[in-house]
Amino acid sequence: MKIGVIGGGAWGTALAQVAARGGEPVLLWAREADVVTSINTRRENSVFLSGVTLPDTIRATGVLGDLSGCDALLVVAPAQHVRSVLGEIDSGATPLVLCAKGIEAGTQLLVGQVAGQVHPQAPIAVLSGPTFAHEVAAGQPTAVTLACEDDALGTALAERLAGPAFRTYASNDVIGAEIGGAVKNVLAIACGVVEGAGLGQNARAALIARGFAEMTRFGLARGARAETLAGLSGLGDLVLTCSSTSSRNFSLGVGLGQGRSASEMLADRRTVAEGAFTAPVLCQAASAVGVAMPVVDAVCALLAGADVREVVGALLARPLTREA
Ligand SMILES: NC(=O)C1=CN([C@@H]2O[C@H](COP(=O)(O)OP(=O)(O)OC[C@H]3O[C@@H](n4cnc5c(N)ncnc54)[C@H](OP(=O)(O)O)[C@@H]3O)[C@@H](O)[C@H]2O)C=CC1
Ligand SMILES: O=C(CO)COP(=O)(O)O
Repeated sequence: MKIGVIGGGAWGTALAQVAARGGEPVLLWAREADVVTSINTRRENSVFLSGVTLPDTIRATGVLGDLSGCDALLVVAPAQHVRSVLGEIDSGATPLVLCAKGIEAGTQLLVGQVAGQVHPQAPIAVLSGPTFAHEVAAGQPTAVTLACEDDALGTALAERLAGPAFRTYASNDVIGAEIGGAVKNVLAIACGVVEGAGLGQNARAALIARGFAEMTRFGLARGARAETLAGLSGLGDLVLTCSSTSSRNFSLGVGLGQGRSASEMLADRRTVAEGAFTAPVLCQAASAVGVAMPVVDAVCALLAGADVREVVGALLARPLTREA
């Protein structure tokens, strides 16, 4: 199975390396010429994953049409760009494996649903889980959910991508696998705020637990299965991203907690902090299905410039309720 990768960021590059481990050729599309040149001439993505030597079997291209001979495409462009990038490729019925984590602004669709709209004939799969790109690239043990409604295709993809240190667990809950990854990015911002504002480890643990309750309520309302949300792509990724400054979302939250503005921090970055884009659309999507997500609402307020102490005070002052 020849794998193509759409997206030359840290995760697209690390996944290309995963797919190339058995010695098979992998073609990676990157939007920017400096990424293509860096991979093809220096065997390194010095822009987004510096210090990792890539095998000769990975070739980069700036032409999306070059991916048309691939048997499956890993879609690793940031969530808000998935529609436009997929709209430029004529991949017919080639399976699409969505690896971005987010909800599209405007439509409130998960990226797998966006891909299904753009390429209705393509089988859709989702790869998600606790996966910092630099650890995967270093060959450190990692486990992911590979979800696909077609069990045979899901198993084939899971087997194709699995490696000695990259364990894939098959599932057919595509929506559940996507919701965990999208929601945890927003909750990681909240945990970063706790760190940046020095609010303590009790508060962070409480946010992880209450955030997971929000993820579960929202996920169930959107058709996810509870066991998927409690698995690698949900709780697993929530715990990872809420506890490490390696997370771009967590570090954005740290800055917010220290009183910096979101727009100032996002303007300084070439890398993506998906939670900043998912948060406002998640607030709307939650309200559309009648689900309360107070932690997510608080993150939206903070991203819009609200004062940290006031937002935390308001969260704590809500009427006492039963734990559910
Ligand atoms: N990094 C990680 O550890 C993980 C990331 N993910 C997810 O993978 C997705 C990609 O993240 P990641 O690889 O880290 O990204 P990076 O932050 O490393 O890089 C940014 C990426 O965004 C691309 N990009 C920026 N603007 C556009 C645009 N207008 N159209 C298309 N592409 C654009 C860049 O393309 P170009 O190369 O051309 O500059 C580059 O590939 C995100 O949804 C993220 O949540 C999931 C798991 C782990
Ligand atoms: O999704 C990730 C780990 O699973 C990466 O998290 P960040 O995007 O917050 O760095």
